[in-house]
Amino acid sequence: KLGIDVKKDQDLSEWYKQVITKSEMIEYYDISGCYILRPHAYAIWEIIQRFFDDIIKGFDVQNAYFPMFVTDKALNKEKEHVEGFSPEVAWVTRSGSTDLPEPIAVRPTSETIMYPAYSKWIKSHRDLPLKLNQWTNVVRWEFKDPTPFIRTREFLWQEGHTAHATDAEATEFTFLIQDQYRRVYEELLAVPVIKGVKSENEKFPGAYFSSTIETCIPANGRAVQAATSHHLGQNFSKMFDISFLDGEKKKQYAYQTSWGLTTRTIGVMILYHGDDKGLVLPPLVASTQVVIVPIIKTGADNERVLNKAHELKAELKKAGIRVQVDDRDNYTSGWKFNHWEVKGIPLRFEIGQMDMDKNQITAVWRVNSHKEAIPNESIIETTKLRLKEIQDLMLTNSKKKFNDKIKPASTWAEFMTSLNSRCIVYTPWCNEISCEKAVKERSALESKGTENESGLSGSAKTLCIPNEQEPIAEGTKCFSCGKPALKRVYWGRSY
Ligand SMILES: O=C1CCCN[C@@H]1CCCn1cnc2ccccc2c1=O
Repeated sequence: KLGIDVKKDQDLSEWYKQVITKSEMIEYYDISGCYILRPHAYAIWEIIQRFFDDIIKGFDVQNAYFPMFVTDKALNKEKEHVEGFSPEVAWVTRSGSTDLPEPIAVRPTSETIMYPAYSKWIKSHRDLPLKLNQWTNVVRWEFKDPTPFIRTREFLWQEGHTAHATDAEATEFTFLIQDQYRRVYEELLAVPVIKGVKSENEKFPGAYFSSTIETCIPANGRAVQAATSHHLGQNFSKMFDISFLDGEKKKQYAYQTSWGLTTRTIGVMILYHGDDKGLVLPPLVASTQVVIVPIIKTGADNERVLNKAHELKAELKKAGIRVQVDDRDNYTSGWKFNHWEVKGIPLRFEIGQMDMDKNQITAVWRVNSHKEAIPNESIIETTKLRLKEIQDLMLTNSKKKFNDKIKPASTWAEFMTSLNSRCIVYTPWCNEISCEKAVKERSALESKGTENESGLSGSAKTLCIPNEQEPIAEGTKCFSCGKPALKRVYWGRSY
């Protein structure tokens, strides 16, 4: 059956599985946690890549390519950082029937692959800043339930790694990238995010601080880290001797950043916008923005309708709009309408006899089924306008959904009530690691209403300390431990 036969608000994981397969985005694969990205999905990744790659090239970042394999010795050079992750590292132990003398790891991230070369290349302050990026796949053999796009054992990403002469320059670049990640989500994917920094407990151990963008899936209130941009301080430069002689010939260690955005972007977009009929694609990331369906009637003058359809396609294509005509004669119009709705195409243009006579097309918006006639003579500028209106409407709708899932809390009771109503919670907080650990444990114990989430945990953790901090009135207490509140922070149950 072509349509989605489960409601999004009844069984989200079944709905998601049907949407990603029936829209021809994902094909399943016989290795758990690995999925085939079909053209309908890969086209979205390519649009995201082009958008972000253009941006970072504007900041003089250059793309390169480093090996995907790393020795055990090299990988464990950053021992204290990797130890938490080592169960996820995949190893090559033999080729053919011959064991390798030493096991070789498949890259889970590339700091330990890139930074020995950085050390060779950076000698003088004139070699700085060094700004490299690579578009690759990475492998992390996670054991939690896999979810296509959201949590997979292999995923595609970009990882940027820069080295700077000063702390200030690295800090500025860290937040510059964080804001470009916000743009990918808000401008391209019509998904709102919160910019912030990770708590000491949640940050990447190798980082001096980790900036992040966070959102939540309105359909189940689960928080999701959307991208991350770390200021590494001199942690890695001291470990890998990435040093340079400054203007006074004094040895200095570089200040570094590293930042990543993955194919999780696609999963977040699907979960935000999809509805009971299937995918709903934001026009800017839609591989096809307009599908023209000529209404063929047996015995009618179909030739005229088909010619008009192809004529309009050529005009729209020339205007830079991604358009196709579905003139297949082995499917009914009704079947085609359903098919392109499941695939989430933003605009459907129907052309029938009546439309021909009135020199118009009938447009249907995927996001809200709005229907309207568009005169052929204004088809180009009207289509561009409609695509922009749909993009803006989708972000507006998403912001409302997101804001409805954010609840303030100043006491433990309020916190748990909101958490158990599947929201993320905004609280005054003491900013202490021990307090966060206590909240994690206590919230897991008291979690209810989330047990039916497939493989998702009940414990709450901090998502981020938002960059924009409202003043905290004198005497305000941490919602959990009662100590003086120093920061406001978002909590949630995450993927
Ligand atoms: O986030 C990013 C952005 C892109 C570049 N890398 C940083 C930090 C990655 C942290 N991380 C994450 N999973 C891992 C898994 C296995 C081994 C090491 C790691 C590891 O270091």
